Amino acid sequence: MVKCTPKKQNFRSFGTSNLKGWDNLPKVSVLKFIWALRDLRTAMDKVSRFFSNNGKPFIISVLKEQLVILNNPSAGQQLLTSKDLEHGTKSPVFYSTLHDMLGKGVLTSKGEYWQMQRRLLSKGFTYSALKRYTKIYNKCTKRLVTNLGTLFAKTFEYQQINSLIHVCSIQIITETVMGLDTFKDTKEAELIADSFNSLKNIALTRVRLAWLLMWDPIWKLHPLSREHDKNLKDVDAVIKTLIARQREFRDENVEKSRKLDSKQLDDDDLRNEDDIPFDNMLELMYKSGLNETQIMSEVKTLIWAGYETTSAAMHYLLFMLALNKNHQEACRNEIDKIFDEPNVSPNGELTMEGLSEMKHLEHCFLETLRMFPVVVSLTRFLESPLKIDDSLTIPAGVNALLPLGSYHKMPEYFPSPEKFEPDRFLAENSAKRQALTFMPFSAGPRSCIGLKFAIMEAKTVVAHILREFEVHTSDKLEDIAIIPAMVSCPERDYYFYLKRRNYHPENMDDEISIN
Ligand code: HEM
Repeated sequence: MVKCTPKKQNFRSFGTSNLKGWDNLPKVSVLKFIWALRDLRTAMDKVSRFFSNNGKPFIISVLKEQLVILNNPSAGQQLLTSKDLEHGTKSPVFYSTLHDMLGKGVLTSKGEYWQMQRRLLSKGFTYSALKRYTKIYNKCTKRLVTNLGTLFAKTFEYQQINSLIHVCSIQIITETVMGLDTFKDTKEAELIADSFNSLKNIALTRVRLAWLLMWDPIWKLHPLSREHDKNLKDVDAVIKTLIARQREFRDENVEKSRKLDSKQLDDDDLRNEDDIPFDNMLELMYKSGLNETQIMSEVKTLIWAGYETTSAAMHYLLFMLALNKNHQEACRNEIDKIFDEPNVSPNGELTMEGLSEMKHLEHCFLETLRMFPVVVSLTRFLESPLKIDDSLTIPAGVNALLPLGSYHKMPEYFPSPEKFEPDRFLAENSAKRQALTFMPFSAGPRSCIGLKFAIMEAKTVVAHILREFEVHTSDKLEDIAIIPAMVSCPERDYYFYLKRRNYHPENMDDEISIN
């Protein structure tokens, strides 16, 4: 586990007299955590309870590494909103797997290189870009709805539908990022979906068998490691083919391509968002002058960061709506009005305007992310000291962990945190809450670049499902533990029954027994 941590003397540091409070922070044995993590079913709850004390940060020492837990949101806020690039470095210990997988992409890189890539990729997430993606969201979702309809036409039993949601999410991300149309490029699309699915399962096995995660030499000898490499190679091969295709297309359209020196990007470029016309993010990267290695890393990063998180969040959201029928009904009423308005949903296609009217569905989504933050914690490696307040400065050379999931469960910010209460996110209620206590997408300069993308995708998918079906589950919240993997997930997929709407609706509850 201990590797690639640069030497401390390389960092800008204060004299020890300025490291206020640091030496007095409580230290907690790592064994306590290893003990809590031995049963992954209960790990999330135990660790979360421990972190939720909202008190002074504390330190966990893991061999030579020091990990400071910023267990109150104000301390976390100091780190995330810092403009110092040396506070934005992702912790090498915790991100090494991602680094191996994605290379030097916007998620794993640091400093000025990260800043440059981030500015460039932001052009793929502007209002006008997102507006174009809505067509893709609708197209892929309609396919999902057809598949769900086929599945439940054949059975009256509860089914796991997560793999279908997963495929829809992969189709959306591969088409928006690479222009991979799953209708036309079926073979490539299937290869990508299968490879990413296997990578997800392998990652989960590594978390379950913690020793595969902690000791690299053992992992390299394990057969799963070879399977992992093979899947990555498959993904790389498809991306390379698409890059080559993009290059051909570009060569044929030279007059349209205006190469932009990414070093000259400035705020004006960001304001003038249509400066580089593009159909998908791969084309944007090409036109911006990224080389093939950079493109590989960024494409893989966007796909990896974009599909599993959103797919997991949609799975949780459907589950919460199935458990909370009053909110499902409220969302459906809202959605029906929007679908019935041809201006905002011409031909049953949800537009940006339509999606922005879905306030209750958005609040349900945010409340779901509060209860089930798919990214449960973040870590940073401090390359310069971080002042938390007048009584505490954290020295350089230390890893800092922000338990986002624990912030979301603090009753002083979220009363009755175990209850599903979407109205917490009504503007008037959010305004009363301390800033940055809710941050499923992180916050500050390194917050999620795909926040709006994810919200729009989830709303499109869930709105189409609610329009067509009533959603039921046979599972109970307390029966299924959440596994704190890189992207958290239930220990097994939830079971759902999707019933076509208007089919004897008055008898619905008699027909389906809901435990
Ligand atoms: C519900 C869905 C999502 C959640 C909860 C989520 C959450 C997060 C979080 C917590 C981070 C910070 C990670 C860190 O500091 O290590 C992050 C970063 C990132 N996310 Fe997301 N994300 C979601 C969807 C997406 C989507 C759809 C995309 C792209 C299409 C995306 C792309 C990224 C990228 C590129 C970063 C790195 C940003 C940087 O370091 O500058 N995410 N996301």
